[in-house]
Amino acid sequence: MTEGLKIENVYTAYDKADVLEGVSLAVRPGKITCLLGSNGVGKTTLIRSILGLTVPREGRITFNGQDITGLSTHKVIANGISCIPEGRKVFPKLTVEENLRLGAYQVKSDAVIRERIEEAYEIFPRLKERHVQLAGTMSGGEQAMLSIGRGLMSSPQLLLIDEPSLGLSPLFVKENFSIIERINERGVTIFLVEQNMRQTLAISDYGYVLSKGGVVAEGDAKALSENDEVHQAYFG
Ligand SMILES: Nc1ncnc2c1ncn2[C@@H]1O[C@H](COP(=O)(O)OP(=O)(O)OP(=O)(O)O)[C@@H](O)[C@H]1O
Repeated sequence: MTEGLKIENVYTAYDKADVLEGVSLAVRPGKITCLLGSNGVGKTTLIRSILGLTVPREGRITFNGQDITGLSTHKVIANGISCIPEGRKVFPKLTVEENLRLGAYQVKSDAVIRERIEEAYEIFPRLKERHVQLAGTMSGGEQAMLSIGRGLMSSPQLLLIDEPSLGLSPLFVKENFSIIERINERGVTIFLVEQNMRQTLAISDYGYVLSKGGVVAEGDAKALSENDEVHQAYFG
């Protein structure tokens, strides 16, 4: 199978120490795939490797059959991959709409940008209500919505989402996860990186567990969520 995202035996290091030590996994088109792991095991490093921000020293990353290992970030994005970074990271001094526009920086046509802004407003009516507000003055939950909206502005096939539950109240986590499901239902493939095992598996199709640089367990989300051994060993 060449469709979707494939990570094959990836080693990524900062300075000399390997953080990822031979990671392999697959993100199937149209599905929600999650990567679970506790603090510091290398989840963000894998996202950085996919985006070409930290180039793997060994291994291969392909997207729809094309080798994207080490491509520059803007080329990875031009291939249909987008990312919602950890901590949401909106531009606080820009308005909601200006933040959204930045997500479409590779799109030349203003009509297309307008259309995508309207789509984002359809998913997040709250952003429409607040389109002229400075992003930095919005609540954490609203900034999370904006960050997802901005990630959709490039009309990605595959959305990488780094710890969307981090620092959000349980209510917003629930809302955020149901938004992720809705985005997936609109045809966007999702790769969700999280520490929150139960809630993440509840919306995922397939999951991987990362520990100390390597994948230590994988399976259908339902089977993984019922696997007490995995839960105890890596999240207990
Ligand atoms: N830019 C960097 N330079 C050097 N070391 C880094 C860098 N980024 C991360 N690391 C180290 O790599 C290891 C893995 O970090 P990473 O952020 O990938 O983990 P994570 O699983 O995403 O953790 P968290 O849940 O805390 O975000 C950590 O030991 C971290 O200190």
